[in-house]
Amino acid sequence: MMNISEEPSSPEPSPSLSPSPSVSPSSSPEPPAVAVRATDLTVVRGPRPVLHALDFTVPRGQITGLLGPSGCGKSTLMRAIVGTQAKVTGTLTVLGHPAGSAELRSRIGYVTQAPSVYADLTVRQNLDYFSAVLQPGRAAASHRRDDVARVITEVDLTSHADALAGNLSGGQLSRVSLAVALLGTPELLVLDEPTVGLDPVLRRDLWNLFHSIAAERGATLLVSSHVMDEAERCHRLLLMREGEILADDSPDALRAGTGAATVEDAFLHLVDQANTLQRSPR
Ligand SMILES: Nc1ncnc2c1ncn2[C@@H]1O[C@H](COP(=O)(O)OP(=O)(O)OP(=O)(O)O)[C@@H](O)[C@H]1O
Repeated sequence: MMNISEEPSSPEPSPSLSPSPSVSPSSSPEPPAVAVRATDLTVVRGPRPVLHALDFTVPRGQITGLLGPSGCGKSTLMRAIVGTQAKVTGTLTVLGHPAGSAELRSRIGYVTQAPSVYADLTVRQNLDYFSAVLQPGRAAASHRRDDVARVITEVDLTSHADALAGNLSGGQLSRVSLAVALLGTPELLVLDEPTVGLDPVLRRDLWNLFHSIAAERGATLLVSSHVMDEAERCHRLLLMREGEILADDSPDALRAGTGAATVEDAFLHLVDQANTLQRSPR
């Protein structure tokens, strides 16, 4: 099982954790500096394509922000990367394997937008449960105990470890979901809007945690947000709009390239540019 903090089941065809037959395997070995590579990545949801022939890479060991307005396709892209999205075509390589491969399950941590932990279990009981699913068997018991203690410390929930999840605040619950995703020390963390609804202090604390996870263990983080000020906290950005990638660059390069003072202004500049191109006769 992937370290997955999953939302309730979607009305779409049930997602498969095995490689989608329509996603071509990568033809050449992936350089170690690349965590995710997409070529001509297209996803159809319902009756229409929602991601349109995307080409991009996500570098290893860094925080890449996936930013764009509501409905532009951020969650869909993340679902494709973790292997839970149906109707994916093109090439999508994750940590050197086709997205959805069995080898990737223990190497990816995923937190969905509507994370679910069991409200009637304590923080530690939730983590014990998910840890037992990931690493079953008596032989792994002491490893599981250490792993659970480690993630509780990492997300700074030691003082709430024995509190019922149902009695926690929104920010504390987000951190429990993150702790689930951190079990087993995954190399790639895919976090879908992890800071939504949190106050500025909690948002800052979570971003500091993301940076320490990337710096201390060299993990790759892909973090979605529609709050543009969070873009400044990322090493790299994928700016999305209507199922397309408008820019794939560092925040500094984006600002410099567009002459904008902020990433938000750079994004608006790129949107205007794309609209003008769309309108101009061929
Ligand atoms: N289950 C579904 N069936 C059909 N279409 C869907 C489904 N879920 C999402 N879509 C469509 O796919 C597109 C991309 O949705 P997605 O959830 O990936 O966007 P998002 O950028 O993550 O949005 P948000 O920031 O609001 O979460 C949207 O146009 C949405 O209407």
